[in-house]
Amino acid sequence: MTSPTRVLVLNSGSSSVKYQLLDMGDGSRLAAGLVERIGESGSRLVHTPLARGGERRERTAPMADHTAALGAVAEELATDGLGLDSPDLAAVGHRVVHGGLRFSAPTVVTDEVLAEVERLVPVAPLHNPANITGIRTAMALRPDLPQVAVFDTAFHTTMPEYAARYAIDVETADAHRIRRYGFHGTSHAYVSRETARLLGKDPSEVNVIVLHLGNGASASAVAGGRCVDTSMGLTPLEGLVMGTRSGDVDPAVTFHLRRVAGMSVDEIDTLLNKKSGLVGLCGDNDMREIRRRIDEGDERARLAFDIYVHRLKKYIGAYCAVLGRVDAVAFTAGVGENAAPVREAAMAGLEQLGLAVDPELNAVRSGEPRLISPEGARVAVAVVPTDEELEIARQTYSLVSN
Ligand SMILES: Nc1ncnc2c1ncn2[C@@H]1O[C@H](COP(=O)(O)OP(=O)(O)O)[C@@H](O)[C@H]1O
Ligand SMILES: CC(=O)OP(=O)(O)O
Ligand SMILES: [Mg+2]
Repeated sequence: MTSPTRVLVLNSGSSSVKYQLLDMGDGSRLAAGLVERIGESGSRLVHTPLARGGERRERTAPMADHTAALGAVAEELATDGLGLDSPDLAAVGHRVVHGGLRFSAPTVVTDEVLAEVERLVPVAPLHNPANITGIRTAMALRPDLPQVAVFDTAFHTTMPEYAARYAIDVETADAHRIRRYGFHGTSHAYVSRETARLLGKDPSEVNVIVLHLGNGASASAVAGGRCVDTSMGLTPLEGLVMGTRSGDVDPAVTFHLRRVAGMSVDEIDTLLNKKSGLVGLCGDNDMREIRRRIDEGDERARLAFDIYVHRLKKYIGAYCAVLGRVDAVAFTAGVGENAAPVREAAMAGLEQLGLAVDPELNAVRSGEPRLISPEGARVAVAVVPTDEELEIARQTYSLVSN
């Protein structure tokens, strides 16, 4: 009998689940889908069977939690004869956002691993609980199958101590494991490698700044394939301006909100994580909507955009300094891949750093990795679509097939 080669990947977010079924034997994608607005009114599942040219299917039944959503995903897969009971499945790969210091590589989930992921819930409250539900649901359906955790933090464990430590009292920091962990690592790893490939180079030869701009957003400095700095910290709140998160603020803002504005710690947490960023600045977190409003002359949308881009520029400048020599800047994720005006504005005025975009190349819409810098530019500027699911499947399969 040949060994099973299929991997189901679950990428559970705070209110969504993205999933893909891949065959690592022949590299084919058999199914892909997304459940959105879990726990809100109007939950929606979109399922696309890719193997036999099947039709895209949609469900709009309410899904109260991740358990309900994953049940619906399992049903859709079963409808195509691709259910979790299939003997062709080699493993389920799970995105786990926070792995703390302990996990620097993909790991087969045991009770003990789950307990550690659970312990880290306070530092990834929007993400780790959803990841745990995904793992438990898949385990209940297929207790015999390896469940593999692929951690967002893993790629960043190579950061030097001087980039990972906050300048706070060492004993206090160590007692509470307070340090910069970084997130979106699976994407930063994949995109930095794909960028090297686009340049026709080995990852060990190039220094890349990766800008992962999705709903959550982070930047990283990758030197010769290793992460040397990243913008997220103890939690995914630090760094860039995001859809609903503030990114960097003076920590004293929180004391002020507590002491002077009389807010509770939970209220401040919600404010900074869910009511800030683009949504807090202008009421919208979708870059498409913000661009539409700007085109209509909306001043609040314009200011939100300018704040977003200003922060992005500061990190680009900082990582040019951190890396010394930069070979490429790569834009990725929903905003990075699709929003040409963000790319243009982020690169504007950075000619001294060797950075520029060619307006015609920047306007091209494509799902392929591509250069957008002018011909002969000193630094390549690229759009490199991320594929966290493929990267999770690769890491999962390489662990269980060895
Ligand atoms: N065509 C587009 N133009 C501009 N922005 C877009 C476009 N498509 C998606 N986006 C942005 O991408 C975001 C989602 O990015 P994504 O990487 O899917 O995020 P996440 O994985 O965090 O849910 C949306 O909120 C929106 O701001
Ligand atoms: C870690 C993180 O911010 O993830 P996401 O962008 O999926 O919210
Ligand atoms: Mg994402």
